[in-house]
Amino acid sequence: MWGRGFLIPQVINTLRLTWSHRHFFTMQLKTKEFQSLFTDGLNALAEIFQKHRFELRIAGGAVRDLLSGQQPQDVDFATTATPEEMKRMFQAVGIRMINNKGEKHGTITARLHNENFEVTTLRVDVQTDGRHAEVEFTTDWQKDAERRDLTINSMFLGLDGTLYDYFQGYEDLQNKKVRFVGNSALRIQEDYLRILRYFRFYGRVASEPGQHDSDTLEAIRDNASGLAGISGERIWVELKKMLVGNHASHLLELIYELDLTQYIGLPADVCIEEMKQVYQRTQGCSPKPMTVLSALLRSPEEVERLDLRLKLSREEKTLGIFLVKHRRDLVKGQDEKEGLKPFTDFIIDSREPDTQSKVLELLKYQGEKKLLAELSRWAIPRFPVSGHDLRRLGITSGKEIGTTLQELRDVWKKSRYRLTKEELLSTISTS
Ligand SMILES: Nc1ccn([C@@H]2O[C@H](COP(=O)(O)OP(=O)(O)OP(=O)(O)O)[C@@H](O)[C@H]2O)c(=O)n1
Ligand SMILES: [Mg+2]
Repeated sequence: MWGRGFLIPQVINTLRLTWSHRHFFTMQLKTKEFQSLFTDGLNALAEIFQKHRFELRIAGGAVRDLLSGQQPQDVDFATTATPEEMKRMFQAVGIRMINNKGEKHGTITARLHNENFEVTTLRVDVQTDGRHAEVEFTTDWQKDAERRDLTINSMFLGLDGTLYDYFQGYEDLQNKKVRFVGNSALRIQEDYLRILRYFRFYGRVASEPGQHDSDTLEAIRDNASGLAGISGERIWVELKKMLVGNHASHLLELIYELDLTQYIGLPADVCIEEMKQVYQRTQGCSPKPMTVLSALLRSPEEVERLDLRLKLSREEKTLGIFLVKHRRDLVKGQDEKEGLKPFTDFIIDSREPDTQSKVLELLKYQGEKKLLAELSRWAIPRFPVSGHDLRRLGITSGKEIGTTLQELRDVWKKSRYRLTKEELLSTISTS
């Protein structure tokens, strides 16, 4: 297959005037994001590579983002220079290199004008065990593109704006198609995490659910068990991004249909309907990944089991347990005006600082958008009486202070947190 070099930004705008209006328009947008990458740091980096006659291009995800009119989060560079050659070049002009962990895989991180640049030597994966790869360096751009996961992630962008696209990645991006480079099964076997990357990028790129190539789904199903060897941390990172992306409910359903769940710690025989409803209700509320996922979990034990496989953070785990425990019993008040009261009472009673954020997730789960907005504006009132106040009134026994404080808290709660310190203390002297 021959590489196709597209000239983008300014060149296309001036030379290819036959392009459709839509095309023309999107190209202009890309120009802006592309141009904004040229900081002092990048200009200096480009000069060094040019001087030593090595090629330097933007690679992978950043090219995809730029072509979609988005500002890339991080920009990876690829080069024909080997790590040794890069080190020599950088050392010669006193450029600092940091964190040499990636060097074995060809990555050098150079610091120029207070910016870090990750530059990776073109490579082929000579041997993979489904997780890690042994690499060999090359100067062949197409070979490097070939070892990448998806066509939309396999492109390079020259610093003059030339697009190098060996596998119709740009066409796929425009048609919103997510496809593996070459043979799907082989790409998956090189790194089984790519199964979940496929889902994540489907959510990012596709406009409709359910537009998968049947051979892609077949390759995923056939290779599902390979996910068993992938660390929980890596799986959870991908899964989280998928859960808060587009089509998450469709993709979760697909994960069940393709029998992946046993390898990634999700319970079998779940209520897909509950998950679909929760997904619908949480649209537009920015739910946390765990909020969507907990719709598939029936009990705190299932959260614990998920944690064993995926290594959730403490916060994610406690949120999961909280939602599973309270999604049915902590519900809005009967009286229209008192709708929020059960939630605010719960937050004040719990006396833990992060309860409010958990209850906000619960309201998202329940689809209570109005109450969600109200609770987001609500600030926890501070209980105005302290043990010190009671001691000043002559109460000396610790036990009595404890019970009195609790009684006063109840009075305060009944007053809807309105009574002041003086008003509360006056209830003791008269009782
Ligand atoms: N399992 C993987 C991970 C990464 N890549 C390649 O390495 C690039 C960079 O990887 P990464 O930064 O993990 O993903 P991005 O595609 O950049 O996506 P994001 O925007 O989330 O960083 C990808 O575009 C892809 O070409 C791959 O082929 N297989
Ligand atoms: Mg990236």
